[in-house]
Amino acid sequence: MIIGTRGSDLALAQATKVESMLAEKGVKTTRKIIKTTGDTFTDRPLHEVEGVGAFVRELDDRMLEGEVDIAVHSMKDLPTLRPETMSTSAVLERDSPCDVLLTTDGSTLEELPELAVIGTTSMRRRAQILRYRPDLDVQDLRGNINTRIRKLKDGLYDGILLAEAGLQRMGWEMVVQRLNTDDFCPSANQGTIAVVTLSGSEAEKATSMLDHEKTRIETGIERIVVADIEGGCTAPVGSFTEFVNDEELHVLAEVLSLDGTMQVRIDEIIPLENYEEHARRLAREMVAMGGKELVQRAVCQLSNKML
Ligand SMILES: NCc1[nH]cc(CCC(=O)O)c1CC(=O)O
Repeated sequence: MIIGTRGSDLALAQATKVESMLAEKGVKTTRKIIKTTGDTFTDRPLHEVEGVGAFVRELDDRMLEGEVDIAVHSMKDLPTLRPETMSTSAVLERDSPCDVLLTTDGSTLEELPELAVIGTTSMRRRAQILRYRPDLDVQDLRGNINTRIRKLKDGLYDGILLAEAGLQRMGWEMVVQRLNTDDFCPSANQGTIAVVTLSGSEAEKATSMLDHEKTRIETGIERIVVADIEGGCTAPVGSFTEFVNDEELHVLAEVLSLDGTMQVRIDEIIPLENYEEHARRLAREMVAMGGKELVQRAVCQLSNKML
């Protein structure tokens, strides 16, 4: 079976992980690297790259054309709406869902001086760090993980924000500050690898052995809760769910204004029983509290270059 993947180091590390998990189950695979729109326009801020799911669409197309059997994605990059003939055949057990702060001199978020320059392209990370430290200077930081770390080392920033899972998958052991999920609610599905196949295919059957049920439930809730307000993984929207015991889940979700001064937030323990119903109710509450308007305003502000 052919595994399709993007060519970035992070994508290759994720594909390698799935390849070795499949090899353990006796499934032989070969690899094919696919260039995507999201990889082509690395000089432009992510929100300017056309449409949501730029990293995913080309791989979907190659699969629909029969060129690849299995695609491996960071699940947080998978758009809410998926082609009907395609299946998320496996959700792997989640790695760290947290964001981390990397600084040039090892300062923590609390120790950074006023007006320290923080790099991130994510509207969510911008809003959350400004909520915590309104005096910081947040600047755009585009590029894959390697580029972003190089720009930090080049002295263009005092600190940058990244997903811890990305660093772990690259095998880099760096001194970082892990940010708590309460103040820095992660993006829906952060830290999770998804395996995609055609529905009803042999590949679907083979890869479904890798599915981790608890992670599938957690990530499913994260998606439902923000489904009605979502604007992609770069919108100022966080959604994080985790089991607190075998029967209950902690659901946290929020939308922020770009400057972090306004927020719509839910924070609730729900039962595993009927979890989808609870998640849909919470999604309606997010909308009723004005979450949609907050996202739309942030997206408008950014595209008008009001920053
Ligand atoms: N949007 C890019 C992206 N997609 C997935 C990851 C990291 C791995 C993950 O969250 O699963 C990253 C990098 C980052 O956010 O720093």
